Amino acid sequence: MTAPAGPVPFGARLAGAMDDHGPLCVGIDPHAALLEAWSLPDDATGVREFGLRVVEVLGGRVAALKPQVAFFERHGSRGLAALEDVLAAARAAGTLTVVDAKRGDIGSTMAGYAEAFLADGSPLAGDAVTLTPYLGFGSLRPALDLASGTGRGVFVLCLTSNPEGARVQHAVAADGRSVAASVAAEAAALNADAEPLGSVGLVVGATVGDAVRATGTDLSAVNGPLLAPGVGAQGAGERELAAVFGAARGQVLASSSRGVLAAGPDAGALRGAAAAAVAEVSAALRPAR
Ligand SMILES: O=c1ccn([C@@H]2O[C@H](COP(=O)(O)O)[C@@H](O)[C@H]2O)c(=O)[nH]1
Repeated sequence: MTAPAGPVPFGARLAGAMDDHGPLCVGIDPHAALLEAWSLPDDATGVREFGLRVVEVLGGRVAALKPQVAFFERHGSRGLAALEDVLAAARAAGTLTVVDAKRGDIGSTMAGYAEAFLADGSPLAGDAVTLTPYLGFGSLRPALDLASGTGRGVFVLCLTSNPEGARVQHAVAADGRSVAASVAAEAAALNADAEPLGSVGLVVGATVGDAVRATGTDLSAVNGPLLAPGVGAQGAGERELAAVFGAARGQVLASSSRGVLAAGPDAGALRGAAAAAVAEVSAALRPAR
């Protein structure tokens, strides 16, 4: 008798979603200014309505949605309840979610974060979560294990889109490797035999210019998805994506939040902005995987 098949891994599900919809993730970032522009109150009811509208308009049309936890957390327990509703709506729409929580802690506490964002049945679980490796990549083990067991994924910060990140991420350790290159090598080892794409992804900003080469970071070897924020409001576009990712461009899931959300609340305009962003990032990224 053959063993029952486990869950379909996140990497495979994401590869399918990018094939179907293009390599774009739209961020759900209910900034106070966007809430005002959408005529919504800056409270938990406002962020809930904002998130649900984005899911209603873009669900089933883009590869993934990425709620930014900070904008829900700032409204306390009601804000987190709003995030739960947004995640449930995306799940019902069949659209993958990346919960942008950027968690990282000592292993025993990391197990708690893993349960919150990656366990079956947790109301805050998405299909993947963003993690920070600066307490040591090994401290992420509880999240890596739970993600693997539940068919979910992680995106580990590698080269972030903000200029301040370089001071830490470009630093060279005693083994002669940059911090970013070490993080990428750890992800590559975990994704080694995955087909078509592993489930341990990295965050590499589309704004990082020459940093991939300068830090000796081998993105092509990662064999996992590369979440690329910085498209749109932070200034990156087609040219920057092609330049930053080169031969690894087929693994990239470009991410834009304000660049798309600013077109709302009109559903047609929001849909149009997302379609334009998909066209732009596809031109830069789709040639090969
Ligand atoms: O390096 C990083 C990691 C994460 N982010 C997040 O992405 C969005 C970007 O929003 P835009 O409005 O498209 O600028 C936001 O949630 C950040 O926390 C990032 O920008 N850079």
